[in-house]
Amino acid sequence: MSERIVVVGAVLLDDGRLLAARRSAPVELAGRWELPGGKVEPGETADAALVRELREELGVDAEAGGRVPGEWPLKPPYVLQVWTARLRPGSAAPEPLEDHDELRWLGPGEIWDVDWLAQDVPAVRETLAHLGHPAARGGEASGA
Ligand SMILES: Nc1nc2c([nH]c(=O)n2[C@H]2C[C@H](O)[C@@H](COP(=O)(O)OP(=O)(O)OP(=O)(O)O)O2)c(=O)[nH]1
Repeated sequence: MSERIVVVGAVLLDDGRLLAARRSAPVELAGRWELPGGKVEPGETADAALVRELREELGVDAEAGGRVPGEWPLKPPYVLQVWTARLRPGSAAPEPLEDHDELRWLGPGEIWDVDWLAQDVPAVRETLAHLGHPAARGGEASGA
């Protein structure tokens, strides 16, 4: 039996724009875009991990919304789960403090403009479809 480690990714939406973060490390992932988040630690709940990671990585005061149904396999033993999140009133604006070197709020027509990590393409597409977001269609053929 192999252990599973959950990575939580946050869907932070602001007026229809999705926050994407460009990884700065490790070298094999640097330059690729992801949902901000990280690994759930032993004994930690997924929503608490999400809030902690967003504070550490982006310097924001966020709260978890709900988990998006589904799970996307990453390199074993990791699996990606996605949660909606929102900034609490008075939160600082997100900044790339740790693990990232750039952030972008992607409008509906821009979601597929960035080079997402491979597993994030289905995760983002299915998440946006679940949320009824206008950019849900796309991500397969890309480039268009
Ligand atoms: N955070 C995040 N990680 C992702 C996504 N997609 C994806 O393949 N990954 C991978 C990248 C990493 O190998 C792993 C998560 O590691 P991490 O470095 O973000 O987690 P962490 O902050 O807890 O890391 P650590 O330095 O404390 O070990 O999952 C995604 O959308 N968000």
